[in-house]
Amino acid sequence: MNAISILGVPDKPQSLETGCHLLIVDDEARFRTAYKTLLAHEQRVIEEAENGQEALSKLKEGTIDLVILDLKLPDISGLEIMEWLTANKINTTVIVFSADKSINSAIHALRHRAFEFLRKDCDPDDMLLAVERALNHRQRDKEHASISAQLKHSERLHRFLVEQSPDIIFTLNKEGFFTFMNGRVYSLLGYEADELIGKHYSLIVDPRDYLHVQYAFKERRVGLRATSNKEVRFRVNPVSPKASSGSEITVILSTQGVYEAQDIGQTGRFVGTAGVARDISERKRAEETIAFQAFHDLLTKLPNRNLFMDRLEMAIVEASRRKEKLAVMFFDLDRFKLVNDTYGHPVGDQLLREFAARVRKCLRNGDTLARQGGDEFTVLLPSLAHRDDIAVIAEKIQAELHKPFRVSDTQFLATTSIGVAVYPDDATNAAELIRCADMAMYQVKGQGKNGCAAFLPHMQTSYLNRLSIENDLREAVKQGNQFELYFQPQMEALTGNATGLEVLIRWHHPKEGMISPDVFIPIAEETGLIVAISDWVLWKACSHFAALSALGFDHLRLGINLSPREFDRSDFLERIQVPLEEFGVPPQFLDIEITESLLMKDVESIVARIQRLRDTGVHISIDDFGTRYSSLNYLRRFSVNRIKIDQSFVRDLGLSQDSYAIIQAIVGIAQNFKLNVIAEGVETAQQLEILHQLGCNEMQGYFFSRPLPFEKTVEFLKTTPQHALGCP
Ligand SMILES: Nc1nc2c(ncn2[C@@H]2O[C@@H]3COP(=O)(O)O[C@H]4[C@@H](O)[C@H](n5cnc6c(=O)[nH]c(N)nc65)O[C@@H]4COP(=O)(O)O[C@H]3[C@H]2O)c(=O)[nH]1
Repeated sequence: MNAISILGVPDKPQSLETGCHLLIVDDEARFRTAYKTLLAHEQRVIEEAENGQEALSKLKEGTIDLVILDLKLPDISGLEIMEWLTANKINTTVIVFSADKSINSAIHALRHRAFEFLRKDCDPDDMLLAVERALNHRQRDKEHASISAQLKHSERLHRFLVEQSPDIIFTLNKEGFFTFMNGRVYSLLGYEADELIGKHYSLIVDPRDYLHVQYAFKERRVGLRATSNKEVRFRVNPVSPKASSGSEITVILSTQGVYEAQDIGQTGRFVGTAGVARDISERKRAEETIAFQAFHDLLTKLPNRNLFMDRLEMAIVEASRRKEKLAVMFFDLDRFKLVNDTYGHPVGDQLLREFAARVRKCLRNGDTLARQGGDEFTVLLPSLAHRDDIAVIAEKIQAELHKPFRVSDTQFLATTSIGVAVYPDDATNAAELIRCADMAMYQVKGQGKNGCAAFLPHMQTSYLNRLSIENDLREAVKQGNQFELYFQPQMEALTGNATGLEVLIRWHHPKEGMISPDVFIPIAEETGLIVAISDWVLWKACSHFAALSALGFDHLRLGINLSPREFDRSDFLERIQVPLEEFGVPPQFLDIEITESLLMKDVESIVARIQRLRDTGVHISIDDFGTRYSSLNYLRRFSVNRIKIDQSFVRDLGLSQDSYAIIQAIVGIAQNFKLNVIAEGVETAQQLEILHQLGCNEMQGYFFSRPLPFEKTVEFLKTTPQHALGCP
């Protein structure tokens, strides 16, 4: 055989030829013609060149697939042409045919990357076969190059997709060490991808899930049986900034085995595991919140009504089995609505949170504290040795609440009304038990709040009454004739003269008789009926003032209670001024009594409204002074005229040193701020005496007179020395 094959391809190659461009380079025309004829084929274009220069100019175009090149040319040698092709990166296959028979020239040609070397006197079939091999080889090369390009493109695409993926994508070797990790791992776990290569997967798996997921990370199965959608917690790199937003993420993990590529139909050697982990932390948190929300109160994080009910039902079953007692306590924060209305909901919310935390502190682990809604809480004491234990717990809670709460730089003294019901004494099912505790709690509220009461059967009736009061109050406001004003004289202790009258509303309920304002005013405030009631009080009081003036009592101030809610109304000033003008009441004879809580609100609009009210000449007193708040800053901010010492301090005078000291301090504050001071709830001569000694001369209380209806008030006034002496 004369042909020397470089690739050792079979002698008789199968033709893959599609449209080829050939060039025959020889200085002898007879050879060119002979080979052109020999190689002629419908798929081929065959050109000729008789010297090196002509050949180069044709090759320059880069369209020649195969050149049949004589080494010996008149101008430049065939070897130089091959060097030129290499230098110019022209991809043309060269078959050298030469008259030189030496092995050296063949070696030279092959070193210059000739595809084959043929002698000029070779068998024409050898030439045919060599050309066919060269063209086939070239065709395969082209296909290979195209496949390589496609592979490169596809790899680039996959790399892009893997890097851009929102999921962590990784591969592990069969020992469980990372061999690949995409860049997403940085934003999710705070590790650089390279940092993890060569590390064991356990580095990123939360130890709590380690046993649970080790099969997934050594997964050998592929296809449908492989691990999919397994929920796993991954650990965040503890030293990365990412760790500040959480120490773990939850992912859904899918893995499958990776095997060495083998012929189709055969499985190769297991080389490791590939996996995808999708971050579902956000979804998980949302799910947990929804699940938590169903059974907890989001503000205090305490169990809610549903969970409490569930636990109570279980506790009842358990108590009945063991023949034990259990207790339910129902809590309501006294005057909480006032805090919300006065300071706004964020402060109210914070107070509820702190209240819940304090009560929780007083309970044992097995007890359940739940929020029923608003300012209502319940406690389940699941196993009760003695009924007396409840009182101990209630006292502990109340003692804890005695310490002031500090919310947004404001101190609050919170008191609570507690009702208690015991299984099986008061009720045998959960709903009934809660209702009994609720009724007992209302009983405490009705009796002046801040206390604890155990359920008693008669409470059933008063509870039902309370519910109907709201409806009856609406009716009373509509009709207007069930209310009456009473007046309690305010006296100058030294002279016994009346200086003013506190106006106190009474409600004559058609069936229940007289209902105390302590009972219906809070309901009126809750329902908004207070606005209509206050209007009625203002008009009626002004008309009584006119009547009193006509009788010669034209020097008496009228003290009127206004609920804090009314200060929020935009027509607040007109509502006060109109009745004053209508009945010719000089504004300085109207004394609006407001609670400290309103002044503490310190909202610009309230400040402005109170100031405008003062500008009209109306007087302002602070009612129940000293009972709730310790800050006195507001006294500087508001130009009030008087402070009223709360009756709780007066009541304790002579009994407690504390009250004495408090009243002494209040009188001192009043003098400091140049304010008038009046003590309410004076019932005894001893109290009068001490108050007098402390520098408080204006007083009000049963010692002088109870609140009286209008006619009786006139009679009383007529007995005062001032009037008796004939000086109104
Ligand atoms: N134990 C004792 N009590 C005394 C003595 N002197 C007076 N009191 C009572 O103490 C309460 C004083 O009124 P308050 O602190 O403003 O407390 C008032 C006030 O906050 C509210 N209120 C009464 N009338 C109105 C009104 O027209 N509008 C508003 N918004 N609230 C009113 O209802 C509360 C209760 O009013 P009342 O039942 O009339 O109760 C009155 C009065 O009867 C005493 O020496 N000893």
